[in-house]
Amino acid sequence: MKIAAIRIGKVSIPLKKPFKTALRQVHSAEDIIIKMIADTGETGFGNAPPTAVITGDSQDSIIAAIRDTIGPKLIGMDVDNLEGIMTTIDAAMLHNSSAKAALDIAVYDLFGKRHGIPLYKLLGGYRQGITTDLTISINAPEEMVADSLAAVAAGYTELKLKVGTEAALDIQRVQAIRAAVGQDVKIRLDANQGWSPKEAVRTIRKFEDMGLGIELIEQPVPAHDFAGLKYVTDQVETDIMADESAFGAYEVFQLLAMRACDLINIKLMKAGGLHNAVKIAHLAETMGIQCMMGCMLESKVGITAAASLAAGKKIISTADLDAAVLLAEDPVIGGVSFSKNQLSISDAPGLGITDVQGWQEIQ
Ligand SMILES: C[C@H](N)C(=O)N[C@H](CCC(=O)O)C(=O)O
Ligand SMILES: [Mg+2]
Repeated sequence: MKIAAIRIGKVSIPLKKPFKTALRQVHSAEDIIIKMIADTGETGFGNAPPTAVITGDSQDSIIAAIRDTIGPKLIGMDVDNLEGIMTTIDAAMLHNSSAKAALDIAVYDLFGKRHGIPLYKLLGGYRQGITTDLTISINAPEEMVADSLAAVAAGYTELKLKVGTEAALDIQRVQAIRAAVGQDVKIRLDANQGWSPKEAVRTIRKFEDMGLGIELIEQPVPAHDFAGLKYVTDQVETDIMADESAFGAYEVFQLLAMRACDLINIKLMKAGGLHNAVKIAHLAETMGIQCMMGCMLESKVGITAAASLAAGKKIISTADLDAAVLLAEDPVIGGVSFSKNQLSISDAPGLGITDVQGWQEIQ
């Protein structure tokens, strides 16, 4: 099976409510979807959401990287030569991790289809069901309380609260939500780089003193500040997770060597796809560091690929794979299915995706 063509398109999907973090606010999910066509007529699906504030990748840069630079190098390559394809993708250009992820996911999808094997089995086959948290956007405390109560009523047992705009208000937010949802709901926080290292230590110690029962805190400080992240990790009891700092395998290697964090958030769009995300999982496993499988605001194409990896690897013990349920519509036919906070992966070959509706092709 050889790669014959790569078609690029986009989908724009409205959100149920605006998605707000310390880094950005958006009203819709914009996703670049590729269809990788094999000479057998089979299609592999991949995606790349433009999350410029985190990955540096815009819609235009993703399209140009796939269409003009990386994609042409893959035409004619044999899908069975996974290693050759992955090294070609990596060597084609620096950075552009989202474009690389889209191509990598589509190649894995084709590989799974060619061999009649679902991706989660190809990637380790450890489990078939995953529990995801639900993300609560950063808003006034009362609105976050209402959103958290609605999430719990809908069956979510793990909430990921966005914080990081103003430490004093963050304390009010978390205190109000803990009081409202009770002690049985897991609460994790994501500051999306919003605090300075000292502000983070002061704030997290307050959470601890108040007995708010925070499971973990994601990316308290700016992504580049590895020393600041280590300072926070060393100064508090609560587990600290690297997200934006843990970009690719090399950055994760550095963080682990420094012992700068307790946990790693793996995202396909940071790692550049499954091939490199597997390396991150193995690095973390070697150092005894548990991982979360995370996502950007993206369609179910990427969520299915990420869920397949999370299902494959024992070391990926938590999941923040809620993007597809934050969308008002699901244009993806097939792939992972959701029931409350449970994701189930099908035994269909590859991603198990057969089409993406509303896909507008880009010439
Ligand atoms: C959607 C997911 N739950 C999430 O919160 N991801 C963010 C970044 C996503 C974005 O801004 O599109 C994160 O973990 O930082
Ligand atoms: Mg995060």
